[in-house]
Amino acid sequence: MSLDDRDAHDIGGARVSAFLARVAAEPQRYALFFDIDGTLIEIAPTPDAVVVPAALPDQFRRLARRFGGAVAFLSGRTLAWIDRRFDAVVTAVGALHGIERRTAAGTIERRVPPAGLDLARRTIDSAVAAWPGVLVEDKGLAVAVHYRSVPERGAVVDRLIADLAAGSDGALEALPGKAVAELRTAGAHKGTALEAFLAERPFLGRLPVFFGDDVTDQDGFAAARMHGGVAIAVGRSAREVGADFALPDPVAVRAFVARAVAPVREGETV
Ligand SMILES: O=P(O)(O)OC[C@H]1O[C@H](O[C@H]2O[C@H](CO)[C@@H](O)[C@H](O)[C@H]2O)[C@H](O)[C@@H](O)[C@@H]1O
Ligand SMILES: [Mg+2]
Repeated sequence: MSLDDRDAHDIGGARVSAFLARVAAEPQRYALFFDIDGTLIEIAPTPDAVVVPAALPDQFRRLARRFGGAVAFLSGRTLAWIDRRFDAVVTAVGALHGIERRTAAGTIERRVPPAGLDLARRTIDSAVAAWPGVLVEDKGLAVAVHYRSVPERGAVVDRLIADLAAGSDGALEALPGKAVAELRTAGAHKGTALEAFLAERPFLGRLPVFFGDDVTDQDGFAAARMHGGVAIAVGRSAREVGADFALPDPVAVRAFVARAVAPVREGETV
């Protein structure tokens, strides 16, 4: 696809529909990458309150089979959480924003937790004890501090996480997301995970298409585009996050998934 074919301002318009119809019709040509929260499933008040629609795991099982295994999740969630909620139907997963990765062959790669992570975790716990409504999600190699129910705490949470990252000699990184600030082991992101998949079968030689909703997906968008692929923003303008196209919401992404598991006839749109 040339840049001229892209319309960075077109949310859910004819061009993205035509492009997705092409993707669905050519499963041997494309590799599909999906963010989870805000992309495949709707944002909920707390991390555990999300609903994975009952049909989705089976659709992903069929999608992965139809695309020859070249389907991956790229998420901030842990591998264990993703397997639990999606019945482990997708083998290729870049979890924790890329610092935990399971290849399509099933090999798991994880960064070593830096020495300072435990102390940072304790600092977070004692600070948050004084901030009712702020929620700590401990993910092992990363700690997410959520302030969705107390947005007025956002600035202090962001500052705490930024300070801990700044004092870690590069071992830890701050990653702001949707009503959350994460402190995570440095060394990888969604872009490096996407590239690692593209260097391996069955992703090798395919054009990547990455669906994501957040600024934390921008590294993945950039990597997909650098490899001749396409980035699709969900629920925000494509221009805002460096994507090519935009879809309005997870419903539209799930509609693509449902359609892509069934062959698309020529001239149809998704
Ligand atoms: O990369 P993703 O798959 O999009 O995961 C990003 C983070 O998603 C979760 O937090 C977000 O979703 C929650 C549930 O809807 C919401 O309550 C929270 O405000 C959002 O930030 C998850 O809890 C994090 O661990 C992920 O990193
Ligand atoms: Mg997301």
